[in-house]
Amino acid sequence: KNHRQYGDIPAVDGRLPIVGNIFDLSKTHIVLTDWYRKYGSVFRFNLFGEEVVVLSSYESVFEALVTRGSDFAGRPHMSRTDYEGRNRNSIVWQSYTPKLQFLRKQIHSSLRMYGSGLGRLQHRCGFELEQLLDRIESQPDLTFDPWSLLYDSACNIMLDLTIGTRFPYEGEDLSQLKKINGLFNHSFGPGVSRILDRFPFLNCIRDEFKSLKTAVDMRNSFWADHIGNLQRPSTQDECVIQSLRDLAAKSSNSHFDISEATLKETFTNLILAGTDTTTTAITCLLLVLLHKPEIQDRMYQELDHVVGRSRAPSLSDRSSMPYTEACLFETLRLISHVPLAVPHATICDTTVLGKRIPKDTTVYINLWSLHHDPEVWHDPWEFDPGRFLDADGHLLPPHHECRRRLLVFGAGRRVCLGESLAKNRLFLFTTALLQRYDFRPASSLPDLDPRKFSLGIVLHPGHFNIKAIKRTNVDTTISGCGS
Ligand code: HEM
Repeated sequence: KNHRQYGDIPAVDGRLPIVGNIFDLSKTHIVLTDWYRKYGSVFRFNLFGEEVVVLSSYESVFEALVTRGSDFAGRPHMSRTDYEGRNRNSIVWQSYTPKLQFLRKQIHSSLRMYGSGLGRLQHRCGFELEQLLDRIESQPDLTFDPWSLLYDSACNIMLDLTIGTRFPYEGEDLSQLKKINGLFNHSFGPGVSRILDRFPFLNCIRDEFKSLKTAVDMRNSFWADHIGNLQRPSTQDECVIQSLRDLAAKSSNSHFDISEATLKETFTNLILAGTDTTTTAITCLLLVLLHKPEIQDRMYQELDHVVGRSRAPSLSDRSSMPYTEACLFETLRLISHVPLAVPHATICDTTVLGKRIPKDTTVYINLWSLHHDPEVWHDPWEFDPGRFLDADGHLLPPHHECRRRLLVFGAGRRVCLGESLAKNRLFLFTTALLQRYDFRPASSLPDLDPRKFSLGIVLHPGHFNIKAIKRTNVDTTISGCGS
């Protein structure tokens, strides 16, 4: 049957009954990239009896996500996302339904990452960065685990945007959210946990399912304790959950069924997708700077020249700081820390590069192979911001081949909802930290090679400690950024 339906698409050899192709699922992105070299840009493998199609070249990914956008905009059916109706309520796991399109549009407009909304973001980041810098000052010997501190700051910004509140660093609330994040990441990576979707009867013995259940229970308690009845005064800035509540109350929207479960799932998606990804990207940039102090020096030079020491960096500096922007792009390319995006599914019979793909097929978008293809990226495992700069040191324009091929946020109908937010926050956090500190390793460092990072939904380099040394002559009255 598979051969009849998928006959156009090369199949990976060596499949066994029931389990399909056996490989190291904790390295799915690396194995799929090896297969790309052998089987080409569109191939299929069998995972516990299900045919999964993998798209690995820019041409195939662009055609699927952009040219045939809606055909590939679904999400596969997974028993893990059925749990507690998440597939009907979540942004990330819902298929391409009218409700999903409505939610995406509303969230996009509440986040307001344009015009005056950017001023609002800058103000929020400014406040949180002031707190972060104070917190760094209070660490013994200015030594700290960057991921952990950055996580709290990035999470507070997401909480503010989503529910209009933040939590103190000292309390239990932020560590609760960190735990929930870890549990979801463990249960939703593209690796071994996929077995649960095919063989749900294993749920009672697999610890990934236990993690999922605990994560959902903890999230529900967190919601009940902090958010369920949270009422915001109308004078404060708009936040996503409140504006969805307002829309849900309108009878014209009743058919979208924006229930409490939808609000809970939306909250979870935004907090988790919006915190871990950004925190890990900044942590990895710091890791780059520790491994390559010469890059840190060049970033200082640009920062000192454009911003100086007497005012905080602001979003309007972005266009005058091409080297910093190039370093951010290059970090995102090198680490490609959402290596297989989120699994897509076809919502109708369709084709890619002339090969037929039936409706309801799970499709993996291999962003990892896209960003490390040696034919496109010379020396792909080297950190080289120069890839994104022209001979005069200007940032390459967005339509340049290199920029177009950088798809770390995906593309098309399911493109990341936080792309603009993430890029702005990366800039503000990085420049605020570098304006104040010189960073040195304070423990043995993880390898900079992202092939050694561990895979969940997001790749992680592993924890390390960093020592911040105050840059001389920095005016210590500078607060946060742009506030
Ligand atoms: C460096 C930071 C980030 C990276 C690399 C990243 C990357 C991605 C990728 C690759 C996807 C999957 C796209 C696909 O399915 O094809 C995604 C989806 C998503 N991201 Fe991000 N993301 C980042 C930050 C954020 C932030 C700050 C938010 C907060 C608003 C966010 C919210 C989401 C949501 C809600 C989705 C699901 C969209 C959907 O299914 O329709 N992300 N992201």
